Amino acid sequence: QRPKNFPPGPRPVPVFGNLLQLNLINPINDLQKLAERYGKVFSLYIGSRPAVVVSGVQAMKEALVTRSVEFAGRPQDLMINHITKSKGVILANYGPGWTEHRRFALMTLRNFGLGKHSMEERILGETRHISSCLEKNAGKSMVPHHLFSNATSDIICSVIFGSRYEHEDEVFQALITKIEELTKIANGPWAMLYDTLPLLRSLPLPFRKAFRNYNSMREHVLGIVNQHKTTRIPGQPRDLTDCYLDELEKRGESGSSFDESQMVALLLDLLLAGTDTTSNTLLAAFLYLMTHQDVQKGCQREIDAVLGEKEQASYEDRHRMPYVQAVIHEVQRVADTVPLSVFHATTKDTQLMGYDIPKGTLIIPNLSSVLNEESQWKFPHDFNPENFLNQQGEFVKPEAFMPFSVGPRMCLGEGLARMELFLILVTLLRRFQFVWPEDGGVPDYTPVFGSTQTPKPYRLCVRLRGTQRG
Ligand code: HEM
Repeated sequence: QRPKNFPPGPRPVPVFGNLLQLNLINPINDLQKLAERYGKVFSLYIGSRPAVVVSGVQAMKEALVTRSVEFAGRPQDLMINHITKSKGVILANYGPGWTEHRRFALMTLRNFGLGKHSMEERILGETRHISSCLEKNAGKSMVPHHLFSNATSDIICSVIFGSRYEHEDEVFQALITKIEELTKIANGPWAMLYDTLPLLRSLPLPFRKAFRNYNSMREHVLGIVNQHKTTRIPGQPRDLTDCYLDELEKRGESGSSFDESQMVALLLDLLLAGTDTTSNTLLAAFLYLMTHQDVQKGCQREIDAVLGEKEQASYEDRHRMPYVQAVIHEVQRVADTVPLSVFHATTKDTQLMGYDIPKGTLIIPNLSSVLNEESQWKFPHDFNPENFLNQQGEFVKPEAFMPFSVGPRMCLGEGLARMELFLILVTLLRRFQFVWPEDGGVPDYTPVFGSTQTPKPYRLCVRLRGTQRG
């Protein structure tokens, strides 16, 4: 029985709730159909736990913006909370610990953008590595997956740890493998069973590996932190780790939420959240650009005209590139990289679109439904940059563009991600022509579902353009 005035939804069965009625490999279509049947705010049972699914721009804004604080919590009793002890930012519940760490991370990312080793230089430096790898493969086809994930993890590593890692570095590769394994388990059926059937939790089942992996990731990061302690000069931070150590000293025993275990969790959060999201968006970008040559050529015309003889692109150039901006936003819309956001939870008894929702209810923001909402887009089901251009050819951003979510919990890496997407895409499109390989088969745009979606594996064929810059 649903509580009185709780959002409606399909009838659950004992133990599993509504899980058996969803295609768990990719539930997006099922969630869409349920929203058509029960409305933009409906409920589901995940095991015995009620969850409210929010779809469409209107309900999303009411929940995450108008009633921001009431919807800014995170669920606290899922497997992933037990693994991370809800430390750091991503999974921390709404409260002073989350506020302080979010503010610290945002401020530090911003400061590095303005400082001597500015974010732009870091990104352009990393793009040169991608360029030289593509150059070696000019005229051939290649699998681009690791090229982009190595670049985005290097960028975030250089911000948080001060150094990029050689891609062949064994310790670094082991860390990346552990992150990938952990994400797979946390998104998979064992995590679902752990969350649904608490009786199983103490048994030695495969989800134990996720706990072991997290602990060894922690050890690895702790090693880096300890190295920093021996080489740092207080007050002269080289990276986010140094900034945190400065902050720890400054705050002393003042009862703030800053401590070493929070620092390690924050560093892991940034590494986890900052790698696959951006690299999967880049993969989607090249999939669409290779198969829409007119769009690719449109970008190159604008890039060539705006950059002219300039040595390299700068982030400021985006203001003179409305078409490129529209293409990047359209890529983000169709890439739908984080389709169900990160789950939220209500922090107090509240209401949404006239329904009553008790404190502590799991909230699933279906961002995918907003990015594809028929009433919000000129071409909801096509890849078409016109979705972001007005009649004068100026760039416009509809309010339904929310791949980073909205409200107080919205992605804290948005600024970094947007800078990466712009600089990497502009630099590479200036230098290379990307072509769908002859033996590439029929392009398949259906993404592989996950907490972070990715295009199906594909090969990319690259040719040098006339210009040698970038
Ligand atoms: C295209 C790239 C990216 C996309 C699409 C994306 C999307 C998202 C989304 C949808 C959320 C959930 C927001 C919510 O709960 O309402 C999120 C949270 C978060 N993202 Fe990103 N993200 C991207 C890149 C990054 C990068 C580069 C970083 C690292 C600097 C990052 C760090 C975070 C963190 C720390 C959170 C948790 C925020 C909180 O709970 O307060 N993200 N992101």
